[in-house]
Amino acid sequence: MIDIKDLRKSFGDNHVLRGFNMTLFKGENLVIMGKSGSGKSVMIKCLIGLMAPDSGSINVMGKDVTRLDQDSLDELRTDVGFLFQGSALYDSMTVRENLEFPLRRHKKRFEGNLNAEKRVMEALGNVGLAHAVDLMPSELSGGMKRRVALARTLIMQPKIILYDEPTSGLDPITSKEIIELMRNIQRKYETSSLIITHDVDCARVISERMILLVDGINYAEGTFNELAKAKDQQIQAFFK
Ligand SMILES: Nc1ncnc2c1ncn2[C@@H]1O[C@H](COP(=O)(O)OP(=O)(O)OP(=O)(O)O)[C@@H](O)[C@H]1O
Repeated sequence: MIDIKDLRKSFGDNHVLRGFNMTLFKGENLVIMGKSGSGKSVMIKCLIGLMAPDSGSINVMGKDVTRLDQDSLDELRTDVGFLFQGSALYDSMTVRENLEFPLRRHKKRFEGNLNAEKRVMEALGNVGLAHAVDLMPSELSGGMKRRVALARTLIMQPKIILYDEPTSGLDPITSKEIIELMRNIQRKYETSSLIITHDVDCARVISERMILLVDGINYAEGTFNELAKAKDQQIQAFFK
């Protein structure tokens, strides 16, 4: 689904990505862990064409992101859903309106079969929040907001979902619920997921494979158990 080769990006003397490689296979949950400032956001921005890398190739579902024009990039982005750290709901819109917004914006994708109400209710049902359809974001808890944001991502039926710190700021029980939802969604829709997280519990539960980003490269790769057992100190630091 995604293939990144020898990705390099510097800002002056700050060499953030120094030859990063990554492959995301169809239907898998790949977790990327890296310290704060290690370049995770820069990598994601390059991946979705918001930032141009200095060199390297980024292939998303057969298309070279670094060579696409704006229209082709927009089209590709409808296949890629994001769940950002803050839930980023529109505060002045109800839950229903928040979900309808991306649908109407990309209605071409549904080829005359928009059926907004049905899609909104199905997406909310998937996250267990059908009853909250007429609430305002201010009336939702942090965990509920995160779930609505997930529903808003799902409603576009993306083939890939990028999660940026999906459990940050949530208590352990709510985090578990969100992780469980991510797993269910992955099973039901067979989406491929790239998950950026500092949360070791999240990584343990959700990852089929992990990449540790250190000094701008994929320093180590493997399953959670393989990496957690490694003797290398830089790897150990992630699991303390
Ligand atoms: N537009 C920019 N101009 C200059 N430097 C930048 C820019 N964007 C990022 N950087 C630098 O790139 C490095 C990596 O930043 P990035 O935001 O990717 O880190 P991160 O791994 O996502 O961190 P965190 O986990 O804290 O979100 C930092 O040193 C940052 O200062």
